Amino acid sequence: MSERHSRQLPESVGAALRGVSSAGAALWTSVEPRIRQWGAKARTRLRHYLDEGYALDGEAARPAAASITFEGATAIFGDAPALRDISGTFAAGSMSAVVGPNGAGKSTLLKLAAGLLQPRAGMIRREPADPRAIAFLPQRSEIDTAFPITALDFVALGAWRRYGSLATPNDDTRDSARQALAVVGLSDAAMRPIGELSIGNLQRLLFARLLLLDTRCLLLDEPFAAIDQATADDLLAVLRRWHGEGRTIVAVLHDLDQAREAFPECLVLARRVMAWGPTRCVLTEQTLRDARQAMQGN
Ligand SMILES: Nc1ncnc2c1ncn2[C@@H]1O[C@H](COP(=O)(O)OP(=O)(O)OP(=O)(O)O)[C@@H](O)[C@H]1O
Repeated sequence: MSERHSRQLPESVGAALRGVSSAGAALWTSVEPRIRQWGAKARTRLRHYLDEGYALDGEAARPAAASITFEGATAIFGDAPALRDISGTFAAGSMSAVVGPNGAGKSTLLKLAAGLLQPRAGMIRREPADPRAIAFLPQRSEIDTAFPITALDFVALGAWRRYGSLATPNDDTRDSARQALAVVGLSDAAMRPIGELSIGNLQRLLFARLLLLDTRCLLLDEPFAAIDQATADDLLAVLRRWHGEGRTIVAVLHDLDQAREAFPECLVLARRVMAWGPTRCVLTEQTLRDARQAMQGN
């Protein structure tokens, strides 16, 4: 939780409760110290994580960074090509934004990169080839929040590769899941069903699960869509930390200012590559105009 958020949230909740009735005001007086304490605790944990990281399983030696190379990759749904002849590399340790108009093929590209979709033509090379080096965060709309599972178990499931798909998470995994929830400011939601979480908290939860996966490459589909600014700031700080650790980050973004500010590399898509390289060079008005025109021509 960011400093701004933990300051503003109690104030707005307090104002709302005080405005309802004298009972609301009394309720606020009794809970305010705890809410402020939670906010301060979450803020401290996030700061600690951003400064120091935290050890999972005794901080095993880190494997080499991961790269993903597209070589003339094409994706087709039915008869309609979603992506044509994509070539280029997300270099090991790079932090890239993927941008483009609606329907430009951004999610499809991420699924190809993750190996969730096979190209109809061309190929995709992952280095290392081990699929466990890559974590994929889908769009929230693809997550079944009606599934009856607590936030803690949802995060612990992120580590299934370590304990096996047929086993249940052990105490160590659950402890790691608790730490990950604390890092993203969700300790107090651990036992709540995921369907009860707000959009911002659901996104924090997904990041907590990524913390447990602990992979060298993270592919994120619109990680900041429709969440409040404070949550976006916190989660972007976590991404920057991962980048600083040498992990490869690829995120589909709609906020171009955010891409310019925080992502050194950028791929502009319009069912094909319009530009791919340093963000300051490729994310220009001209490229974006070309991308919109290319989509109209499709
Ligand atoms: N499973 C699917 N079946 C059929 N068509 C699909 C499927 N997934 C994507 N498409 C089509 O492929 C094209 C690219 O879709 P994609 O979701 O990759 O674009 P996008 O750039 O991520 O879009 P948005 O910004 O709107 O999320 C679209 O025309 C879409 O309708």
